[in-house]
Amino acid sequence: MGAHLADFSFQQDSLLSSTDEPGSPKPIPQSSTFFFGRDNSDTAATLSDLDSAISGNFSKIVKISDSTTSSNMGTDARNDTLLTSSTISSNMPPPKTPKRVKIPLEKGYSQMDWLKLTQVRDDLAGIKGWSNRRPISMEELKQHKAENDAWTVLRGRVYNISPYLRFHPGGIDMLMKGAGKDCTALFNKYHPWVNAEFMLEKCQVGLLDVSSAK
Ligand code: HEM
Repeated sequence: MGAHLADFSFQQDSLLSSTDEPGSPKPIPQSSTFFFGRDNSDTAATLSDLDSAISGNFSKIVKISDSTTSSNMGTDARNDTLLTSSTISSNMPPPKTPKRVKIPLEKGYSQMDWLKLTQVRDDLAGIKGWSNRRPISMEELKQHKAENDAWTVLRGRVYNISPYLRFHPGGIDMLMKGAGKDCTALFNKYHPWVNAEFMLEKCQVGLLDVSSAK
């Protein structure tokens, strides 16, 4: 059972809207619903249920019945879950997402550990009280490509990904491909269903200055 915990993606379904300025990136979804991996992606837990999940008590994890929520997941993720050897026929087209390679994470670096860390550490972004909506140019972004100081852009937001590197289920090297760059295309190629806006919320250092990205 514990193995599934290292295996989950985050997905949220309601939107923050009024505080966002025009032209700013997509609002951060606010509700706290979690989908646990592709093995059991029909299960979800609220934030308050996570402690139970962490301590091995899964009885509180609820089954999602809202079809609109489920349809927010990438189709391929759903297919990954639903296809079994008995349902796969040789006439079916090959999956659209790349082959999934998961790197074994070190002890203490599961996605649940990451979630706990984001709840106890205030400044994972390392912005020391600066606004996390500061405009950041491509030039500035490019300066941050070292493992101990890695920034990336995802959907218009700039994140310090250094604290997350060892927690990334795809491995440090894969995540570092996005360092100093906009990783939105790569991110969408591998796992469009992952709710990075939620996972990396505490790592946001600013917003990409789009005029500098041209
Ligand atoms: C920038 C923020 C990113 C976050 C928060 C993130 C998060 C995640 C999560 C939660 C998973 C597990 C997915 C699952 O089990 O369904 C995962 C897997 C993976 N990620 Fe990322 N990722 C990020 C960026 C990237 C980038 C830029 C790449 C590629 C260059 C990448 C490549 C992968 C791969 C290959 C896997 C494992 C295979 C898979 O689950 O499909 N990720 N990532």
